Amino acid sequence: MTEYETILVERHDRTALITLNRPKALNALDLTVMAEVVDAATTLDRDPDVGALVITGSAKAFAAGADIKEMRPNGYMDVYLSDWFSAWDRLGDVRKPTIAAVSGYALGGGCELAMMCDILLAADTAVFGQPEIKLGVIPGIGGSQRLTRAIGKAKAMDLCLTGRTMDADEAERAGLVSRIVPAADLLTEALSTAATIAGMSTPIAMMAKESVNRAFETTLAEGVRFERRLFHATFATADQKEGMAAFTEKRTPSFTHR
Ligand SMILES: CC(C)=CC(=O)SCCNC(=O)CCNC(=O)[C@H](O)C(C)(C)COP(=O)(O)OP(=O)(O)OC[C@H]1O[C@@H](n2cnc3c(N)ncnc32)[C@H](O)[C@@H]1OP(=O)(O)O
Repeated sequence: MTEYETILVERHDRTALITLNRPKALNALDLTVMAEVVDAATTLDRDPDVGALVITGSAKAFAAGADIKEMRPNGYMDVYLSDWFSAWDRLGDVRKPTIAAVSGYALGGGCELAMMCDILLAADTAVFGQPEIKLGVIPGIGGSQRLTRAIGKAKAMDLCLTGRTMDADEAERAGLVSRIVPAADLLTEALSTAATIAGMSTPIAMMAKESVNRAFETTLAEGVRFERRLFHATFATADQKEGMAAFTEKRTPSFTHR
């Protein structure tokens, strides 16, 4: 795997861990971090030996946002012509399941990065927010869209317009967070969740992810039809044969990811 400057990448059994590693800047997401996270995630996504990815930060900060000092000198033409932040969209194209393990600050782009993942595990120390308005800008990595879909207009407006933060409990009650765990257990829990998912059939997990995500893009009738077609497609896989045979024979399935 490539050596990176601002992230660490570790392989575990059928899972991979990407750790943001700019501790002095509280993992502020500059253009290098963006390029490296996207490169690592897309490379791991193509790797047949990886079934799930975890993205994490430090105990103090998952990420304190996009890098304000890097953004500051830019003018409209700079950000428009370079389509600033658009590279993050490639993370949304990752087809394998992704887990954000969030401890400490997940603000602005940090919250947006966590929301781009499929499962969001929060330490009890996690703090979420979209404080861009305090800097005279608005979210730019999908925050106003994903936050609103996750927690609804009332709370999303509150967070985006006041810039206030919410703690892990509020985020879980609002539906942003899949689960809260004690900070000391966060990584173990995230890796164990990734291992559980990676132990399933990877193509079937990819189909489940694609089907859930379709709910955000289409009508209920179209979404149900899409799900039904993918469900039919699962019967073309070796893993459907194995999964149902294993249940009938009262044994653990041994998936081949085909
Ligand atoms: C514009 C779009 C689309 C997206 C964005 O994400 S904008 C950024 C949104 N995030 C924020 O506004 C949060 C900014 N950070 C803070 O408010 C604070 O750092 C804190 C509340 C998260 C933590 O405060 P604390 O006092 O514990 O730590 P600091 O001394 O403030 O920070 C340590 C160190 O990190 C640098 N830092 C923190 N956040 C960023 C950032 N987003 N961009 C660049 N640098 C950041 C901070 O400047 C300091 O470094 P120096 O001591 O070298 O100044």
